[in-house]
Amino acid sequence: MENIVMTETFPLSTRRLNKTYYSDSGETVVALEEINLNIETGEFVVIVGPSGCGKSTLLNILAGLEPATNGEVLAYHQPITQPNIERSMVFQNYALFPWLSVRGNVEFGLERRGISRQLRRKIAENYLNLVGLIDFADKRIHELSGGMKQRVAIARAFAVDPQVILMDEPFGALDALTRRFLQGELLRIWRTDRKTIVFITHSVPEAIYLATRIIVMTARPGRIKTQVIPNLPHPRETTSEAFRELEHDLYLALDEELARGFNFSE
Ligand SMILES: Nc1ncnc2c1ncn2[C@@H]1O[C@H](COP(=O)(O)OP(=O)(O)OP(=O)(O)O)[C@@H](O)[C@H]1O
Repeated sequence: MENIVMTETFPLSTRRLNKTYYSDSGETVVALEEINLNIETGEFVVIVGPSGCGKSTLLNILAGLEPATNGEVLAYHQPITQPNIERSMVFQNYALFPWLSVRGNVEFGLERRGISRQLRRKIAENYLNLVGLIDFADKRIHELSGGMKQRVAIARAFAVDPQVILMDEPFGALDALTRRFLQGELLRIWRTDRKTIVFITHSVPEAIYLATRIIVMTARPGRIKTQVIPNLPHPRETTSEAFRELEHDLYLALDEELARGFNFSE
């Protein structure tokens, strides 16, 4: 009888990923070192780490927006060499198309997928409903608040039905109330669609509130310091003892890295 070897396929994985920047002035910045990651389908992975530790660099490499210096970066075993519609990005500054309506923004990627006009409209309306913006479908982007713009960006990212959604501090520019509201919205949509999400934040409570796995990075050069799987059911009660304990542990880990980052004698 033949031996059947099952190899797991991950929507995203990296092997010994390193990234070094060489500036024009001859300075070398090692941004990422030995990043080994396997991200499974349906995970909500949140990355936290000190400023400048390489979080955005890692996300950009996973998106195919910039190359790794060494190592492998794979999507379902295939090397990631350029951006792909299967990996939607959501940025802090929304990055919407100002010349298109709200609906036009959400439909944009669907057109690239070759979906008919009628179906595009239906899909866009479904996601605009999900983010509570159906009544704003024909508005222009400049007519929206920051929170509404980010809801359009979320609808646009989910609507194309990508394999993965990469989010770089998507709620970083929003006020605390809007941020809290959108965290809940995002969780609700993620639970419905079960997309694989990789999400960067500076906020420890946000990480605990959202993640199925939290990756803590070291100060530069960014390595994976530790990974935590919050054993708390959604929706997470931010005032619960378990939440507070995890928050405390994560702050300790991050404080250690902040102190290391500021120790220039190292
Ligand atoms: N294009 C570039 N050229 C040279 N150095 C760069 C470039 N992009 C990033 N870096 C450096 O690489 C390191 C990692 O940057 P990155 O933006 O990925 O960090 P980050 O963790 O996302 O930071 P923050 O939390 O402050 O947004 C930083 O030291 C940064 O200065």
